[in-house]
Amino acid sequence: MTSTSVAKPPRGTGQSIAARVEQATKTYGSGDAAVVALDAVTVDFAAGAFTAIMGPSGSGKSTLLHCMAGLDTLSSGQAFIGGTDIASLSDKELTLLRRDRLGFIFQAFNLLPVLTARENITLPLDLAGRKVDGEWFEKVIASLGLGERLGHRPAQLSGGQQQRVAVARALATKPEVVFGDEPTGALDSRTGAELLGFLRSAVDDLGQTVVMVTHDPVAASYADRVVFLADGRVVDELQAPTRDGVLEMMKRLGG
Ligand SMILES: Nc1ncnc2c1ncn2[C@@H]1O[C@H](COP(=O)(O)OP(=O)(O)OP(=O)(O)O)[C@@H](O)[C@H]1O
Repeated sequence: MTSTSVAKPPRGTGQSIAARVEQATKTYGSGDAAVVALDAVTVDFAAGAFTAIMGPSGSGKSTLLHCMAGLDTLSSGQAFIGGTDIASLSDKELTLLRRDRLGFIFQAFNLLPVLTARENITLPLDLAGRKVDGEWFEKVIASLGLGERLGHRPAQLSGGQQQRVAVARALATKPEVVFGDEPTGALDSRTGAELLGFLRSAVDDLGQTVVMVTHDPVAASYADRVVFLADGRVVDELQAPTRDGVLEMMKRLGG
């Protein structure tokens, strides 16, 4: 075998696959009213990388995320988390997969008002009857700058701090994949930038895997890779995206 010199691969290449869909199709409704939200999509998401999913409104971004995260089911095709085909799981197993192996950050943070920040963060572990990994917890808290706030309830925290608690909760179980659906959608630009910085350092410093749907080219530029959808298909992708590169692509796609 001869060795050839190759350019340094982009982050995530050559690493294991954290999530993957194969020929994923999702149809809503039937007959004349049927909408094909995903049309035979095959795409994978590398472990230890930050990937953004973009595309015009209605292109299937949320559907892809939800089907991959076991929050919705495909009409045909397969969705894998690591080596697990999620269609092979019972409802109970799917609930456990979501709780134990995935993290979620959505627009609404869904913190429980009666619990302190610390209790909100460890809730997924407590529900699973799992011990908190002290070292990991400290790392997450330190990287999010939440040390001083752990005893506060959500109402005693600013919007940005609540968002950070939601990120810490998503990371608490050291999930295989953190899924975000427009996680910065409800934030002002400074708080949004902060959140994206935290997701970036969750990948760089903590080795986490993030897959995020966003409309925002600036948000996408924090990712290692952007996957573009249009009409339920993957139509392009960018490695090491810049805001301008993403804008250019969005223009071409009519989004
Ligand atoms: N529950 C549903 N019932 C019927 N049609 C749906 C449903 N959810 C989504 N759709 C349709 O599927 C298509 C893809 O929707 P999806 O929400 O995945 O797009 P999106 O790219 O996330 O859009 P946006 O950027 O506007 O959030 C759209 O045409 C949408 O109207």
